[in-house]
Amino acid sequence: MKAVQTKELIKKYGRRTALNGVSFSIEENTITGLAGRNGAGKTTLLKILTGLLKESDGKVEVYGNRPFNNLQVSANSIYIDDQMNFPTSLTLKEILEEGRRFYHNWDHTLAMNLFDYFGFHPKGRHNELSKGKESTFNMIIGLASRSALTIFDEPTTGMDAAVRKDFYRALLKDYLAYPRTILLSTHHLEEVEDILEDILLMDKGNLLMHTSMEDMKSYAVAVSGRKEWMPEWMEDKHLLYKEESGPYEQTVILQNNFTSEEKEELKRKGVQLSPVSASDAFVYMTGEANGKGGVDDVFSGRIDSGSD
Ligand SMILES: Nc1ncnc2c1ncn2[C@@H]1O[C@H](COP(=O)(O)OP(=O)(O)OP(=O)(O)O)[C@@H](O)[C@H]1O
Repeated sequence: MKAVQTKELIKKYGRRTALNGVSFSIEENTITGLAGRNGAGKTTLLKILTGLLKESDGKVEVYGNRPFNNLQVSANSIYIDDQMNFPTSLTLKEILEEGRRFYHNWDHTLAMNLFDYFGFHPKGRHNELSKGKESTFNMIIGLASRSALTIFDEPTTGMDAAVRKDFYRALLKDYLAYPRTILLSTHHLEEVEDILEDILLMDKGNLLMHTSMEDMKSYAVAVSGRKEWMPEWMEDKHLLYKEESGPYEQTVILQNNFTSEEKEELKRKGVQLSPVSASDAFVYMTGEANGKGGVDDVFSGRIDSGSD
């Protein structure tokens, strides 16, 4: 069964288009990452899926229901981000008690064990937690709720490296023991690539790619060598990024769809092919779309600031 299905999904904020006709579907009981640069539309998409925002146009369904204002969807989904607010009158322990009352799959033993492990004080208050501790507490709610659709929007904001590692490990362990549909947005693909099954890549309101993490890991290849060694047919390959390293040498990042004959020819000519990690491929894929080079351009005066 499809847990999530969207077709030509559009969201506009006034005249600004945040989602520009996004279509995809997610199978039930999978763990999917959502990556994209700042402003790509990730939060907008995730909030629409949990019914917190209303779509402007197109179709969106969560377990066959339109999420907006839908009690069925809100009872079976949870959205965790770093803006969560809880009544200041409640202690942390009382907030977890409330979670137990609201979420029908809630695992209170898991919640309390994680609460103790991460060293929370039962009488602590949410508004008094540090940024990283707040994210850790929110993550406990997200895991313990065991919601059929569990959404984490940049869940590790402020967490230190050790806590992030613990979180991903806890997420994977609990997901394997209690499969559910998990969507996780992140800017740190390198940290989560080993726990994700699939990945959605967004750029400027568009879905660039929806693929398995395995395919993403081999999606791109770096081709380096002297310019005159590069065969003409390489111009027909999908270029993701190009870097001149001096007057004679260059490295190009291309989509990795070379035939074995093509690879042989490159090897014969002395051209080097090297793997590109999933997170680097993502940076290359979304970087060029800016129409600018890297930040180096700022320092070499190549970006026109518009202020003469
Ligand atoms: N409430 C709002 N009113 C107007 N524009 C908004 C609003 N929320 C988001 N936007 C715009 O919609 C676009 C997508 O924003 P969104 O927050 O969904 O991106 P994001 O991928 O989650 O970004 P980030 O990684 O920075 O959190 C951006 O251009 C943003 O400025």
